[in-house]
Amino acid sequence: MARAIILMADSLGIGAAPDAESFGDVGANTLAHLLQAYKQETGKALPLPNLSRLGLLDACEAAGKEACEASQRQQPQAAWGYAKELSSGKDTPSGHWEMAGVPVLFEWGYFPNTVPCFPQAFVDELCKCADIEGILGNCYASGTTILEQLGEEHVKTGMPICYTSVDSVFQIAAHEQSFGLDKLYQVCEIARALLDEMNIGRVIARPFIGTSSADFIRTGNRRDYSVLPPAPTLLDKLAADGGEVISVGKIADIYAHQGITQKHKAPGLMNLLEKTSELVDSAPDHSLIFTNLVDFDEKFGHRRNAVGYAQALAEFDAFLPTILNKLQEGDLLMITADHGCDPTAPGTDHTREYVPVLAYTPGLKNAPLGERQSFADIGQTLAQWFNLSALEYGEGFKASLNKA
Ligand SMILES: O=P(O)(O)O[C@H]1O[C@H](CO)[C@@H](O)[C@H]1O
Ligand SMILES: [Mn+2]
Ligand SMILES: [Mn+2]
Repeated sequence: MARAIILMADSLGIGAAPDAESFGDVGANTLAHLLQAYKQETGKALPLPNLSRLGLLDACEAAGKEACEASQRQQPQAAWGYAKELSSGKDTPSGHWEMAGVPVLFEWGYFPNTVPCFPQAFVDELCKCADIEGILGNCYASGTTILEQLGEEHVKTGMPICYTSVDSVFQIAAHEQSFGLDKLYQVCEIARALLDEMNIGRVIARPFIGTSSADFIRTGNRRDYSVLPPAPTLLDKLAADGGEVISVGKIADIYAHQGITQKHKAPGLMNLLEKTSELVDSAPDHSLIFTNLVDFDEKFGHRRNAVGYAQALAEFDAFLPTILNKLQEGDLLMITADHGCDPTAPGTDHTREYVPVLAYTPGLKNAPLGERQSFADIGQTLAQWFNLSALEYGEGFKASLNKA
């Protein structure tokens, strides 16, 4: 019996990567800084008994060289380490694909940080094909700020709000009722096809509801349109080997639906965790349950809400025993992240950081994994766990998972 569960804590970086300077991210440390902010705001240390037992705090202190103060801290009883990223970007697909053995070694297409930022010929073609009169935005923006600024004009004119960031993304925000969700998805599909030649990693639908700029709010109907990973990933290999690859949350979208055999969506952190836990009950032998916990990134990291991030992390921690107590011989739980998004850093973008590599199988004792040279070590270890042929990238650490 071999099963694995990946809990991908989206944006939970644990210290500036060696190449952080070239990303403008010197000193970034998502986890250490949210712990500090929480302590400062509440006067108390954040309780993280379960994540500390899985080695998260030790990994962060080793990677980020900053003390991590949390209450109810435990000694690690798991394999724990930290990994740097080989991929050229600090975006979500790069992090996810690399972890599955396919680092992004080419440069994505990016839009210039100018106003307007999108090429006029592309905008003209998009408007013609999608039958819209024009677009609003056409700039770098935070997705919530731009709703406050342009949401009402969008509802009045019917022109979608298009914006980007330092990531290779083309994001389209539109009102679910006045513009219509189906129409938004259609416009995204048209944009996706037009942006392939510019090598833009993702088009993202950002539907929202509400009556005025005072109460516009994004809904859970976000959809990501990714380009295909450049090579088969661990997911493709496991699916081809007859395994079950179970996507929870936006995993399927991030891998462009490649190598996925089951898809489950659920709104919000706790529902995603509940769904994951349910699947642990029913997933057969030779299956991977892969869950993306997007709230950390979308609701707290990009919003620069350090205390909210900390509270969500404590909720995650408190839920973990529900999953841990179900694990049986042959089950491997991994916790990691795809990039950082330090809520105390300037701007609203991701930060280039080490990510945690935590692994637990019943009976495992303290097993330090040290610094890993690529996120692909995770995929390689899973390839070993599932007895698949080796991936092209990554150094597996299955040997460290033997019970001490
Ligand atoms: O500000 P919002 O719309 O959340 O956008 C963020 O979400 C995108 C995808 O993760 C990032 O590139 C960043 O721009
Ligand atoms: Mn991400
Ligand atoms: Mn993000």
